[in-house]
Amino acid sequence: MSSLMCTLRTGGSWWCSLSLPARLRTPRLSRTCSSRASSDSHWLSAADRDRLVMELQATGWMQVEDRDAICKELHFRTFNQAFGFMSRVALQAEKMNHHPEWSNVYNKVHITLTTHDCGGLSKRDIKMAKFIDQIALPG
Ligand SMILES: C[C@H](O)[C@H](O)[C@H]1CNC2=NC(N)=NC(=O)C2=N1
Repeated sequence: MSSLMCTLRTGGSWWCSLSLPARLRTPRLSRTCSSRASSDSHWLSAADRDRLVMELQATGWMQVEDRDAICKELHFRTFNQAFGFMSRVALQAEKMNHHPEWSNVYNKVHITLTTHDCGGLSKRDIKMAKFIDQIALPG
């Protein structure tokens, strides 16, 4: 959410600052991708990003405030089920060379996805989110 803050400075002049959501603050074209693990093929256009994130929001993913990232909390019946899920995601992360930021408390797993080399969401995050939904959602 953007917010405008103004302060009256000595001498009677106003100083205003506008804070924008992270994804608007880093114009896509100005972002640099390190050559290590990200190539242009992983880039998402703004339109594709918004469409794909909206689709993922339907299965419980949320946009992280102040970061170009998505997150989700998953609940399992037992710790063993949660840990087994994490093991499968870990193998997929190694296979994709794309790793989640995550934490586990008993039967709950909180996951955040973003592409560190690009400083924001890429196709890899979408692919990983869909994999996570595929193995975590019932049916
Ligand atoms: C050197 C290694 O290939 C890179 O650091 C990979 C590893 N896993 C990664 N995971 C995520 N989420 N973002 C990255 O940019 C990333 N880069």
